[in-house]
Amino acid sequence: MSLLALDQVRITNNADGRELVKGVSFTLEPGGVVGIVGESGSGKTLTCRAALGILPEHFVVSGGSIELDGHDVAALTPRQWTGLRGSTISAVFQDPASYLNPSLTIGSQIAEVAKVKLGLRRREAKIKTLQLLDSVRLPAAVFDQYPHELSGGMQQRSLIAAAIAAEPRVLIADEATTALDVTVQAEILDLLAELRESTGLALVVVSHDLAVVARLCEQVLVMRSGEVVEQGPVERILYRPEHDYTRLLIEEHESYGLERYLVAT
Ligand SMILES: Nc1ncnc2c1ncn2[C@@H]1O[C@H](COP(=O)(O)OP(=O)(O)OP(=O)(O)O)[C@@H](O)[C@H]1O
Repeated sequence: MSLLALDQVRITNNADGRELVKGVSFTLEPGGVVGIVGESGSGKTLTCRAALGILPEHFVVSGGSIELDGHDVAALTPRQWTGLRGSTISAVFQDPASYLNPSLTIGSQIAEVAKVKLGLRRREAKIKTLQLLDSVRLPAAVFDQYPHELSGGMQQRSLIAAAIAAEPRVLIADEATTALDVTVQAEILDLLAELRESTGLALVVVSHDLAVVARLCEQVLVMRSGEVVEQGPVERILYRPEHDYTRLLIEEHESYGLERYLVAT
């Protein structure tokens, strides 16, 4: 059984009747990585939000099905969703600063997730948080620091620590490295790859940047205007693209060389 399975998912904005996602399918196994690439507005984020049960108001899954760890998500009550979110599926997004509370220390924000989701007491939650900081390669001193004292890359590492605090099996990284400079971007992508290897975490990596997706993913979906124009193993998509739009995405990177796509092996 797949951890996450989307089958012909369609998403409609009921406020105006527009269908914005028109049939997305993929499956994710434990430790697997699926990438979704495409231009702004192509439906990548809505697809992820549907899998997280957090579609914006008026938006509905109007076709197909989503199964999360064996549950048909359409049948979940809000209470069941709350139970699964964080502990089965979790996410990190672009612009880490906006997800951190500026008036609370990093440690207390991560520890709060451990307390609420794992039912840990204060002392246990602190120990767990220090372990999490270590696993995202942040020094223990970050525990007592405030968000504004950290760089963008460190803020994103803190959010990854919070996102994995309740030991989810799937992590969605939606443009999680977009706001960061290229070196830090690569460090965060390597961190996600490490977490995947050490914990079996499955990843959905969303980016408008094919290089980001290619660095981590085995399977790639190329989306345009709500449709999947091409889907397959990353090497096939990179070296033998079948769709003109995919070729265009690849050409955008030509000046950097194709090797930028692939992790140094
Ligand atoms: N809250 C919302 N209200 C109205 N329209 C929305 C909302 N969220 C998304 N949309 C529309 O849905 C379509 C798909 O958006 P989505 O955010 O999924 O695209 P995306 O591929 O993730 O793009 P980006 O990279 O810019 O986030 C777009 O046309 C967008 O305008």
